[in-house]
Amino acid sequence: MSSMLTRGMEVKARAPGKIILSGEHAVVYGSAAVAAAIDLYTYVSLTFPPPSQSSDTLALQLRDVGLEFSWPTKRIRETLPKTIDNPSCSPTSCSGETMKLITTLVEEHSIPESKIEIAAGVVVFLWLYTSIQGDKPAKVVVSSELPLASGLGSSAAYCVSLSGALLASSNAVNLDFSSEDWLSLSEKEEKLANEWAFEGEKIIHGKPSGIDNTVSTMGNLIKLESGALTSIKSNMPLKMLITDTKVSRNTKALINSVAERRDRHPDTMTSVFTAVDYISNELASTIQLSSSNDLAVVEKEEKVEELMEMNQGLLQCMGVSHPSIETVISTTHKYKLSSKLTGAGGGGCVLTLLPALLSASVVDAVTAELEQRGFRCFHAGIGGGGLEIRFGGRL
Ligand SMILES: Nc1ncnc2c1ncn2[C@@H]1O[C@H](COP(=O)(O)OP(=O)(O)O)[C@@H](O)[C@H]1O
Ligand SMILES: C[C@@](O)(CCOP(=O)(O)O)CC(=O)O
Ligand SMILES: [Mg+2]
Repeated sequence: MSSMLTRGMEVKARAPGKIILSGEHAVVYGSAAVAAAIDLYTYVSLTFPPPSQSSDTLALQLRDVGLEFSWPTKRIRETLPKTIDNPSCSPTSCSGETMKLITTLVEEHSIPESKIEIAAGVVVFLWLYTSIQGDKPAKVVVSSELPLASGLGSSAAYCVSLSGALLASSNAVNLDFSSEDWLSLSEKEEKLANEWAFEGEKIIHGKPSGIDNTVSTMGNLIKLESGALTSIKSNMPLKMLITDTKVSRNTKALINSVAERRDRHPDTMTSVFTAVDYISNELASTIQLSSSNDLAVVEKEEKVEELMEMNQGLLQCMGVSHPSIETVISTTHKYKLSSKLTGAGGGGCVLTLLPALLSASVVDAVTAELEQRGFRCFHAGIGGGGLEIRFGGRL
């Protein structure tokens, strides 16, 4: 394997979004949650200028929101001398003091009020970039197939793909630069990218559980409980209809609202989180492929449906449902289908299990009714790959 990335060569990273089948919010307090990667990705392209092009800027283009940023490397050096003097591949948390300094760099650009939540993503970029690459001039372009701020883990896919591209262009990752395929990282390299991404998620979410960045890095189907990870092998079809209510929400605000409710009712909320823990564990063992799990697919689906409904009831109890989510649930219920919110709730996306034997005409009818109500429905492949890297041609 070659070990030097040539200047002017493009490094691409892609990381998937996710659905949470059970356990969102409760997982922040140590309950189990089950999540799967979906085949919708965020892409990051990173290029260091070739020696023939003298450049002294770090440029970031966020295509999904139509925003571009650039900073003279001199400005970065004078603002963040401590960070850029010690670029390192070992994950560290952004201190309050550094966060303030980075915020001054972000505030040098005007972000329209309607897109102000993107500022957290720009802070993440500057933190990850300067920590791993120092003040090298470069151009970074981000684009995503995921709806942003909708519960499908766009923040994690953003943090994971950025970490992946930054590490792949450092000495921390050993990949074959001459290959034109999408390449997976070793277990150790994945762990490093996941840990950096978690530091990014902390900036966006405040108090993330780590499930989103972990499933985005590793792909497949996982259970996370008190930080402990179990990989789930399933042979169930697990087809989901994803309905985007198009009601935008902010994960950090929803995590804070659950924390406040927990402060007001500590014992009651602890019981709710414990109930979610049982639901996630039961769901994990229902879908898990094992010799002791010999239920027919139809029986497994009925169990999953009931567990999804119970989880939704408890999410409502945590205060993170929304009238738009309730409308999707009652609409799908008319077709005898079970649904639950996915991600932080408060709007965003809803999952509806589509049993293997469900006729296409029912899927078409429920989709048409949801879309007629103004929602957007789509399907996504579940349980696919995680973070991958690809090297592009020279400029
Ligand atoms: N493709 C992207 N471009 C820019 N910022 C992004 C992108 N994807 C995610 N983000 C950042 O993540 C935030 C959304 O995260 P969050 O509220 O956790 O929603 P979710 O993770 O469910 O999509 C955005 O406001 C932005 O700061
Ligand atoms: C609410 C939570 O469980 C999931 C948040 O997912 P999303 O950002 O809404 O896609 C938070 C977390 O686990 O970190
Ligand atoms: Mg998020």
